[in-house]
Amino acid sequence: MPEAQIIDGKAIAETVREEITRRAAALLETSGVRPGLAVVLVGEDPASQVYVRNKDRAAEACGFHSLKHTLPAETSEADVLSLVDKLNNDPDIHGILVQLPLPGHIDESKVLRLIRPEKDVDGFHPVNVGLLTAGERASALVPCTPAGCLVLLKRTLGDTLAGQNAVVVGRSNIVGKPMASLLLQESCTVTIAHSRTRNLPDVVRAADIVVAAVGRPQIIGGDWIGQGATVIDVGINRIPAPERGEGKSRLVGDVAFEEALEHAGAITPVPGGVGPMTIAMLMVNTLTAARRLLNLQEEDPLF
Ligand SMILES: Nc1nc2c(c(=O)[nH]1)N[C@@H](CN(C=O)c1ccc(C(=O)N[C@@H](CCC(=O)O)C(=O)O)cc1)CN2
Repeated sequence: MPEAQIIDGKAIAETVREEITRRAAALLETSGVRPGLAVVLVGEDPASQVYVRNKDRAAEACGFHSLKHTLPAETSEADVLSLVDKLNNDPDIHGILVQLPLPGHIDESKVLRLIRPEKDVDGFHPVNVGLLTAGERASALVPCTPAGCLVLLKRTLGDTLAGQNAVVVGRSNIVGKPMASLLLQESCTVTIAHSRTRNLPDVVRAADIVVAAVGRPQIIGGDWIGQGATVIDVGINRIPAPERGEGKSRLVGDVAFEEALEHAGAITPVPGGVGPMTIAMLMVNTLTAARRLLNLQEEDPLF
């Protein structure tokens, strides 16, 4: 049996960032405006620190104006809200992102709801969630991870996904639900499966497209994957790797990758699959937000 194609998320993300760099340069040339992105990090979570640093670097590499606010873990909710309010009113900032998770004493939903929907480059504000759910993707800002998964699917399967049987495993607001909305708008037949789904392996086995977004290491067995299915693994889980030395760890997805290679037609690796696309799509959203705030015409969508 031939092994699955490995979908190179890193390479595809690079092509997206290159296109955004070109478009940002053209915007600067014609209107004198640099897209501005502000990223807010509260606390010292090491993984979040890496993601925020990478977002800041990607924004600079695209030629954006990039602002990073790093606040101590004990910052009050009122101070975070006041910073968001300031960024909402800053004309040089077109995109605002508050890195999640926030420390426990801060009400995440209160912070996300304060971000102006037009600057909500994470797509988490109820206005953007509503537009996407209502099928008005073209006017929304779409959450970066599901948008990145859709780009990976289209680059692998072609632009038409209509009629494909898609199973999204996971029902989070950040990935599972918006992913299902996007696939539905592509005229896929969509099932959202989760921990309470009966006969989960059989449900997954029936899918042409599997999006795994559970957040549990290798929970989806390789033999759950139907022959020739396309698998997009959103999970990024750190597990102990004693074979690499004492105290060492490694990243794995939600899918048992090695076993799945024997069944899938194509599959994303972890790392190097969906993760880099999340950051590339943040650049797409920031440029889109800037153009809309400047009342400029929409460009060709990248997905
Ligand atoms: N405000 C937000 N918070 C969080 C989001 C988000 O989209 N918006 N998503 C995740 C974390 N995340 C971005 O913030 C993210 C996670 C992983 C990667 C990535 O490139 N991963 C690499 C591996 C990196 C490593 O070695 O640890 C990969 O998969 O190749 C990018 C972004 C939660 N919070």
